[in-house]
Amino acid sequence: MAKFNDFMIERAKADVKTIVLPEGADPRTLEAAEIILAEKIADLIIIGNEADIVASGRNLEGATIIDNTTSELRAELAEQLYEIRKNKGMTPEDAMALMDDVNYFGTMLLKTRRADGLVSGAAHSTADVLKPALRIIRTAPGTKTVSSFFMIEVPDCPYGEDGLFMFSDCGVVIQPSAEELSEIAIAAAHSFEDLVQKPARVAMLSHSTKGSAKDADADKVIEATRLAQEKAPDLAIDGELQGDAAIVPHVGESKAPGSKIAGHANVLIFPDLDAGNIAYKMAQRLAKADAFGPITQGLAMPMNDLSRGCVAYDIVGAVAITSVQAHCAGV
Ligand SMILES: CC(C)(COP(=O)(O)OP(=O)(O)OC[C@H]1O[C@@H](n2cnc3c(N)ncnc32)[C@H](O)[C@@H]1OP(=O)(O)O)[C@@H](O)C(=O)NCCC(=O)NCCS
Ligand SMILES: CC(=O)OP(=O)(O)O
Repeated sequence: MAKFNDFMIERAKADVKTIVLPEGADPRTLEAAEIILAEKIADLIIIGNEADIVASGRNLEGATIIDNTTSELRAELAEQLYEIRKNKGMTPEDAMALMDDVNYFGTMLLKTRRADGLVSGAAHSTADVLKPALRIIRTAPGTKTVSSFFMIEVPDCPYGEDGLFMFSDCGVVIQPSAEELSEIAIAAAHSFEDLVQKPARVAMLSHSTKGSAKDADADKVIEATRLAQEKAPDLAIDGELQGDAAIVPHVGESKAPGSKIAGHANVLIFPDLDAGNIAYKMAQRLAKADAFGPITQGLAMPMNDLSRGCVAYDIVGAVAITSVQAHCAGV
């Protein structure tokens, strides 16, 4: 298979979507935008001060640049934001003030269908990006829990899908219940199959393999596995498995004999956000893996975060994935 990012770019180009980049003030965003436009990966709406963006020297021909502080859309978007959030106590003045926030302004462009997806977070925290997403875009029909994943591509690695893994949740749900963990596992399996177009093999990770440890944390993963298998019997999900038992064939055979997933997992579900976030950063920094994300799953429209440690290449990847998510969701 082509490198994951190349595959996403190829798929994004086949159905070009319009993506909002709220961080026009961030040099990595503009570097990525130049590549995205040159390679025709997506049409872009970049939010920021036009003079500053032009002064960056980047060739952004074809992009729509909107300054949220002066845009004629402010009143209309603020009015619609007020309508969406008034039952939560938002006033018209609050809504207008939020138009100064590039993430709220960008989210309203998405909500009003001026774009198909949004990528932000190079210069904002996850909460700054996800709060407008959760408050305005809301969950997809039938979804209770919004969560996230990283696509992790480890060089020279025989495990997973030829070195490609999905890690979930690394970005949103801090301490999931067993019920939430089962939803994260099912959502991740569907996300993997949508993006990678190969069957997902999902491991519910723990410090225990098939009863080797007995404590409440292991019990949570055992219960989450049971719930996920019950809710989605068509998916290949097993647990609880330690990291080595999940991905290394001979360790899987020895620790979890008979499991079809042990030793062969390509989707790794972490028991909580500490585990998921730390694991992805270690894979990225120590194993020199490419790490694209955090990509959200469960929102009604694709709106994705970045790590503040990202480089332009990561933003290009996130935009391509966002476009493919929009394509898969029929946005
Ligand atoms: C994502 C996060 C910011 C949401 O925070 P929050 O305080 O629950 O946000 P809000 O209260 O503004 O939530 C907005 C709405 O979304 C809902 N919501 C919150 N999290 C949700 C989730 N995971 N799935 C579905 N809905 C969710 C809330 O119930 C609320 O609903 P309402 O508007 O009907 O009242 C928070 O969970 C968080 O900080 N997560 C960790 C982020 C992080 O630091 N990650 C590490 C780096 S990637
Ligand atoms: C995903 C993530 O950890 O984001 P950040 O590095 O910005 O906190």
